[in-house]
Amino acid sequence: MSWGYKPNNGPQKWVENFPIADGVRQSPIDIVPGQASYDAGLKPLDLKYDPSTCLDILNNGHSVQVTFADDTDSSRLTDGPISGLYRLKQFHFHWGASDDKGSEHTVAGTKYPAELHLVHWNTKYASFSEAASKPDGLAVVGVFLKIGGENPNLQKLLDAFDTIKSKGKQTSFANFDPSTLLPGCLDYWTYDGSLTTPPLYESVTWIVCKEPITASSGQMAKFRTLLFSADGAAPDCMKTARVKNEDELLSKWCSSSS
Ligand SMILES: Cc1cc(C)[n+](CCc2c[nH]cn2)c(C)c1
Ligand SMILES: [Zn+2]
Repeated sequence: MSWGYKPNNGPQKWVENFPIADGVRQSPIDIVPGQASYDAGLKPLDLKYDPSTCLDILNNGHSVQVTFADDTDSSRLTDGPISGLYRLKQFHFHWGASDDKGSEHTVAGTKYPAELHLVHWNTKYASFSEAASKPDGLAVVGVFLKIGGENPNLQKLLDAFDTIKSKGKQTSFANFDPSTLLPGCLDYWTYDGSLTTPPLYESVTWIVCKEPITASSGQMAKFRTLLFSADGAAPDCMKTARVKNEDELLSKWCSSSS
């Protein structure tokens, strides 16, 4: 049984195969703005993306992911809290079964309907896979999605979903500029954390934008047409929202058994 988001293979169970789940810098976290300290040494983010590095869009069974050519420095992140240059490898999303939840990080307990992750790797290492397990290996820019007006840039992605509905499907996806998914203001919170899915490596400098971007409720519904399951298997609607603690689980149990 591989990891997933159900009671029998979800976040509460990952520690059985990935003991780092009980590690010292595990993500996601609840970001409490009032408790965040201001660091005058931090620089503004410098993100430069080249749409010609965009390769394809994939349903990997856990999320929808857009992958980039990372053999040159043309799509990269510098400055912000990091030193050196990190290349964009992929971006993907996390979302929930309804508009009231879905983000991985929360802000003073507030859940957003979805969260975009732009995954970059440190070019001091030879490749993404080598960097992925190093303490300074990855820098992930997180952007919250909130319900609002239709997002025309997001729509370009959603229009490709019908061809990658089930697990393992991928299709070419060219000339997409990820900077069109960034908020106007790039103020951010930052902390040292981890991948939020197995293998849960403690290798991520998290950079979470304070300003969300918008998606309409209909656009969020489109994410939920994606399937965890492969072609031919019983359709299993993809929702990657986490039930992060026992009492949430308990409340789910109580409500379903009342
Ligand atoms: C080697 C590796 C494996 C995985 C599932 N991921 C994605 C994990 C993830 C998704 N969102 C936050 N972390 C990364 C970035 C690297
Ligand atoms: Zn992610």
